[in-house]
Amino acid sequence: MPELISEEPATGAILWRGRAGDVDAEVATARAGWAGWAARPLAFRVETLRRFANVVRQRHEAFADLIARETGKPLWEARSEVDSVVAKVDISVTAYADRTAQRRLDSPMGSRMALRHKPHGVLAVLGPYNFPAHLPNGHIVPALLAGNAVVFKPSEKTLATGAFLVECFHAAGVPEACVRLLIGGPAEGKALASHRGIDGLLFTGSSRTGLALNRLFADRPEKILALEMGGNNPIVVWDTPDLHTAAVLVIQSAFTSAGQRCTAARRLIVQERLADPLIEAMDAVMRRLIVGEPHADPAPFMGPVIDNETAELLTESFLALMMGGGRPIRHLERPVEGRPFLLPAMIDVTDMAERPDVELFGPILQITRREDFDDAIEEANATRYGLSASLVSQTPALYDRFWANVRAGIVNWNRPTNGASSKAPFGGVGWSGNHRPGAYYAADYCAFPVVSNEADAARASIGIGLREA
Ligand SMILES: NC(=O)C1=CN([C@@H]2O[C@H](COP(=O)(O)OP(=O)(O)OC[C@H]3O[C@@H](n4cnc5c(N)ncnc54)[C@H](O)[C@@H]3O)[C@@H](O)[C@H]2O)C=CC1
Ligand SMILES: O=C(O)CCC(=O)N[C@@H](CCC(=O)O)C(=O)O
Repeated sequence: MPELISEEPATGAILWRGRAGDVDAEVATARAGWAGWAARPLAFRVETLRRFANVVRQRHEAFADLIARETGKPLWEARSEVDSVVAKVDISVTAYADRTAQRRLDSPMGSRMALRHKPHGVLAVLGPYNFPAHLPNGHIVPALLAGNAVVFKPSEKTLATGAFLVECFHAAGVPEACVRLLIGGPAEGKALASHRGIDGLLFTGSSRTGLALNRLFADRPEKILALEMGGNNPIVVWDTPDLHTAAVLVIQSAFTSAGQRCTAARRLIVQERLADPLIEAMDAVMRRLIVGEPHADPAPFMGPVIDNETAELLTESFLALMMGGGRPIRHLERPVEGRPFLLPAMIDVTDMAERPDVELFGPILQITRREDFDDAIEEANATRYGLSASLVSQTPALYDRFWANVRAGIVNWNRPTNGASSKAPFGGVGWSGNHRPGAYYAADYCAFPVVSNEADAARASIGIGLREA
């Protein structure tokens, strides 16, 4: 088995090493553990998951420190990721009751009809590196709550965080057989996704991988597949009187987490008359943003991207935009030799004939100027993706038009594209998802509805169409 190594992006220090796991063995263990967990009353599973939240609370600082070191994100942001892991339990309990509660339905005299939900069985969870605890946890907690067992394969770039998360479930009393950690990379991910012993796959990651998984599941309609994928998200700035606030909203949208959020704004579409002053206001703030190590003092606004390879690919993508006619406003500089820190970059692509519709998962913002609001919406929709979209404007009627016409699963008004709430459904259209939104609606894909038609005694008669006896 090949060795896997997790490095700290900010320093290059080795954080974790281990061997790839055995897919067959993990699936078999989860299958053996599943029925016992599913048979437990819901109250028991709720109680156990509340204990999990308490374990994470107790280990909060160690967990945040690990996430910060393994992803490179600032410590303050890693702390808020751990807060989201804790909050997920109560939100999922509420969501489960709301979305999948047992219900009585109208039924003929003398009988009863009930709607109940059943778990699928063994669910595979594949996680991304940018939120290595919160996002897989957003599948795992609702899956366990509904009575499923889980085999979780974290991203190969954040294995230590994945292992820490699973250990918290076990420490809280979730049976070890019911949450399995599968160490591995894409090959193990593929083997898990193809495994006959799973009943479904809950995926968060890139659209490239998600599309491959969608093809893999094409002849397996009996298995549930939830895909949370990437975005090429627009933020439109129009008729706003406060350019400083607009600039901050755009910067938060584009550069929080070094642009490594699926909901990050990749494209700013700005009213022509506001473009120069807005860019100037952004530039003034961007010059002051601290890019640094996760634990640095003063705290950085953003850390490095995940690794050198990613930093190099982003640099190449920025150069390709320039070669294609983009006009750089702030270059994508690498301030620390040999480490993947990047300074946030902006490029005006208004005059580019062909703009590539790809997700550049890093701190690069592409700017387009538009005279007309309908053109701006058309530009916002000029993408195969459809995760998040924002409008910054003082005019309610413009937001009504934006909301009605923009193609995205999360639509925001005077709010950033990112920072979506776990209390709402979270998902996109097009290449961003397969209409199985997560967060509050994860309850829907973790259990399926079954109707129970019931009568205490068998009673039947044929009223029409019988010959005389
Ligand atoms: N819509 C959403 O909720 C979110 C989406 N993302 C997206 O995730 C991406 C960043 O995460 P990455 O880790 O780079 O994604 P990725 O797609 O490279 O990897 C995600 C997971 O899939 C596994 N994997 C990779 N190739 C596979 C294959 N062929 N078969 C099976 N498994 C495979 C990886 O090992 C990892 O565990 C971005 O595109 C981002 O937009 C990130 C967070 C949230
Ligand atoms: O999944 C949830 O509970 C809510 C969605 C969420 O946390 N979204 C975050 C991070 C997603 C990402 O970009 O990777 C956000 O919208 O910023």
